[in-house]
Amino acid sequence: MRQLLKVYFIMGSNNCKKDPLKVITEALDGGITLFQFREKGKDALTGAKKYALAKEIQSICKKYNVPFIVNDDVDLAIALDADGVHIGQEDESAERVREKIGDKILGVSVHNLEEARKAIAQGADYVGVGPIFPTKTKEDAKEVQGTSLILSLRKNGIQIPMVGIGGINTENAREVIKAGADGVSVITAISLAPSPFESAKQLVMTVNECL
Ligand SMILES: Nc1nc(C(F)(F)F)ncc1COP(=O)(O)OP(=O)(O)O
Ligand SMILES: [Mg+2]
Repeated sequence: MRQLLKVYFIMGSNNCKKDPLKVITEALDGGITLFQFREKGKDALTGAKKYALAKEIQSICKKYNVPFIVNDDVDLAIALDADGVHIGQEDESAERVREKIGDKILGVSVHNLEEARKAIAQGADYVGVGPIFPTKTKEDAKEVQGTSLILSLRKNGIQIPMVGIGGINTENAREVIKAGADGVSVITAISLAPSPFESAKQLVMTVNECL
């Protein structure tokens, strides 16, 4: 799991200006290690269109042997036989989701030590910690906390695979890893980059230099 979290690209059709299939193919060519389908927010697709896009992206990820994770939508993940699900504190409980998905990958967003301990107790395979830096992508993001939470979770003996999220790019990725995260997750650093391929490649090199 730690290896998979190194460069975790998250995207939905409304996070990119170019064709989403082109963006994900470039990101995969650049070496991303994990992908999350997060079709959410303004202009996000729904229903059959959302399912069709997810299925297309899933088949591209399969070609690169990169696991395909679905954000929030557990039923979609099961319908697609996705590799896993990511849920937040406002979504279905990790316990319930674990029952539904069996041994697929289960990721949980956490914002403090108590949420981290609960996620572990309920069978999470990894936790997402953030927002580390300011982000415009998630309108309802919680307050920015820098790398302090990663540091304090590790100091409190939280060993579970951990990925930082929120405003991360090639410039600030190093400090996220140095704080103790196993990887970085990004949306616009790749999805809105002039070259998603180059951005992904740079991020992979940067993270690998620190690990
Ligand atoms: N989607 C996410 N992925 C990660 C990951 F660990 F995968 F990097 N961490 C955190 C989030 C945020 O999850 P959540 O709090 O439910 O909000 P939203 O559903 O709007 O994304
Ligand atoms: Mg969510």
